[in-house]
Amino acid sequence: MITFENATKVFADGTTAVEGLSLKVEAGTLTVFVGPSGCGKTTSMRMVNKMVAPTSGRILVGGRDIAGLPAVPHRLGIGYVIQHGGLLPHRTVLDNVAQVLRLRGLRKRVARARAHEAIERVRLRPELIDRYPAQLSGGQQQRVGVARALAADPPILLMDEPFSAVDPVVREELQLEMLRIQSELRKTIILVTHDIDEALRLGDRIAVFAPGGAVQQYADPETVLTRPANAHVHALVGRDQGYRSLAFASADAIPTLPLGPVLAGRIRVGEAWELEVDENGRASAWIDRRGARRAPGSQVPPGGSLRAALEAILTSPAPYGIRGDGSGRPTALIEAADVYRALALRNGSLR
Ligand SMILES: Nc1ncnc2c1ncn2[C@@H]1O[C@H](COP(=O)(O)OP(=O)(O)OP(=O)(O)O)[C@@H](O)[C@H]1O
Repeated sequence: MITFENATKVFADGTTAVEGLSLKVEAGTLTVFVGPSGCGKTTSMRMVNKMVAPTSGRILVGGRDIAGLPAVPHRLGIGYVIQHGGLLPHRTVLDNVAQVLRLRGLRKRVARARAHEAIERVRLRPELIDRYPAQLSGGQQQRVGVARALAADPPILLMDEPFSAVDPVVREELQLEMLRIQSELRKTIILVTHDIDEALRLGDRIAVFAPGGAVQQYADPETVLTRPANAHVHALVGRDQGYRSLAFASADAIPTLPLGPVLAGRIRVGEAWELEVDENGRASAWIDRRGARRAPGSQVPPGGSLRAALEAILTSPAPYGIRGDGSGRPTALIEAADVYRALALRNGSLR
């Protein structure tokens, strides 16, 4: 657990970057610091690995005040990911990841073996390990940055705008990857972003910062979204609030048309459509009555939200959305009309 106790940082030039920060990040959870530029998110995060010392107040890690701990060994238990990955340009991917292990005194061969495992964990293509950072895409560099932070298996991870240098599609991919990794590893994570959607998607809890470095609200995403503490938080989440809140409404009440056992081939759906399933049981295309193949759209995972259901309908070329098993295999279909009915019921416009 990481605890901030009334932590304040005033820089030498008189700038108050952080003002009276008090919050707890429970072990195994992901807390997002979100807010506009310059409101003290990074400074707050850097207090945890002693890159910044608080002017007053305390930071405790696992119940111990870190003020008295030597910085270098303290940092060994903390992974750090920054924008663009922060990779060493003259080292290969493998050596970048192995480097943190070498610093811990592991022999070269052992460090490289462990680095391989970390690279696998972030699903970076193995053929990329001998490349240099400049030969990777932004998204790939970020994956290497995450692999490097995870390589030594530290209990704590600090992530400063880790996904902001990549385009929105890659960004969402990396966010989902992060959720998967976190569900396996259960690290204690602080992630800094200015993107409220990223905060809502990734955070177990969200701390909303305002200029001047004071936290306005610290709560779970649904509370921040549906009960913003004040005008500042409201301004941050206000836009598209109704749509965003659908992420917290269940899609379970939407009637489904079960598909039964799905084998490779085509499944006829209604008069006009066929769903094509590949040899791995995954939906590969919708085929219309003229035989044109179209991308199948997103799927509603088990336990998925009303927002996932709406997205499945909006991205589908057919008037059906696909419920999946979480790995791309369709299990049932939902109809657009039923999704719209569920939305209307939620909005209270149908009784
Ligand atoms: N070393 C420093 N000396 C003086 N002022 C600083 C220093 N580092 C940061 N600041 C100031 O402290 C304030 C908070 O900065 P910080 O980087 O923590 O904000 P942030 O919310 O992370 O913003 P961004 O998203 O732009 O990184 C800003 O006004 C910044 O200019």
